[in-house]
Amino acid sequence: MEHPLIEAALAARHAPIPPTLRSRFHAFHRAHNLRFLLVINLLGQAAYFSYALADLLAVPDIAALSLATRTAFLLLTLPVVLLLFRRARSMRLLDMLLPALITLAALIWFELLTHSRSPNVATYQYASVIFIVLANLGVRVHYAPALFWSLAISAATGQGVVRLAGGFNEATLVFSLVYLPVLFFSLFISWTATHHGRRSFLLAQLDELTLQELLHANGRLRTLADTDALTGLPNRRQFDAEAERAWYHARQRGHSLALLMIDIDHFKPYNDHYGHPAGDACLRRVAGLLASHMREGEYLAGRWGGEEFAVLLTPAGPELAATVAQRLVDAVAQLAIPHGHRPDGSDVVTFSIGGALSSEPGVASLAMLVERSDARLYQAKRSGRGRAVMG
Ligand SMILES: Nc1nc2c(ncn2[C@@H]2O[C@H](COP(=O)(O)OP(=O)(O)OP(=O)(O)O)[C@@H](O)[C@H]2O)c(=O)[nH]1
Repeated sequence: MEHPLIEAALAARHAPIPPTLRSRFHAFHRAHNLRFLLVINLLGQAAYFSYALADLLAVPDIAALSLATRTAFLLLTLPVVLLLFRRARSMRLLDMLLPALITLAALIWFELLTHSRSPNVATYQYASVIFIVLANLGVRVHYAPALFWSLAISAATGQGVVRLAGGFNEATLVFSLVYLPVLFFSLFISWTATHHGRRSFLLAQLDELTLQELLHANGRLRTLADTDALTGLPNRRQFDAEAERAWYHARQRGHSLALLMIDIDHFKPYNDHYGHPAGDACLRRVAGLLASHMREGEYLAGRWGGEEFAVLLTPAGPELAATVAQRLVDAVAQLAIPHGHRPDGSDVVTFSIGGALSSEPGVASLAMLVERSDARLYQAKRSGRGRAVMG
């Protein structure tokens, strides 16, 4: 659902952030830009303070006043900056902190210059273009407030220049011709940065969604690959993998596991008389019965193939294996699925079980455990069906 929304935003010229993604957008920028904003604020503070030295050389008559003013500015605003970066949640506020402080700094600096009688003032005032550049360099999140503060800085600069020039004259015109390209250049920088910020957020969201979809599809594929479509039980592939794992753990921990091979009795005549769909339904009921007797992490039932199932019990000794096997044999009979075409006189579906334990002598591998269980299943069939033979 978010996919088309994000793609549409990316295709739009200004890459607008959809309202539903705004809080995520701010969290994203907090994660990516908070440090940058803090550093550029501190650099701005350091630069503003260090210009006391330039004042000393260019406008020495107000050097002491400049140093005192800049020190006061630093002492008053630096704690506020640090506090806001520690406490404030709003990225809009932190994004605009530097431009706002620069507006104040510009007002103060021009006020200082008006107190100087130095002949350098006329040229030195050009250094004020640093204000508009620095203010826009730091913007990362919102362009509209950046534009607002740029106009505020330009107004502070403009009134200062006009005051120093004693009104609108050639000097102010020359300053404007120098200042305006710098202003447009600076606005272009902040526009590009905020646009890039929105695009990188939207692209990151798209990547995240695509990854989620892939993981989901992967999960579904794995489930499909591991599950028997008819019964919903783990299929042979999955059961084999689980059995391998259980065998390995049993060996490592020194405990025994049991394997029960289960085969529905006289299923061919059932299929022949009731039809294949009824045979499928019967397989599903038997599978459901097995699943209902399993215990998470201890017993695992799987479809071995055809009308054969397998159950793994881990850990399991001979008593537990025999008890579970008998319980299953009784339970399937109690389901009382009619089977009126058995050649042996019984009239419900039953199954036979052959079981073996990994701790039995001569069982040195999983394949041997399967072989032994299979042999006992054959015995169960030969000795009358509907029973469990456990050795
Ligand atoms: N409906 C259905 N039948 C299946 C499926 N898989 C295997 N079968 C049937 O299961 C029957 C297995 O029959 P046999 O192996 O001859 O054995 P049986 O009749 O069960 O006899 P015993 O095992 O000796 O008791 C065959 O008729 C298969 O077609 C399945 O997925 N659906």
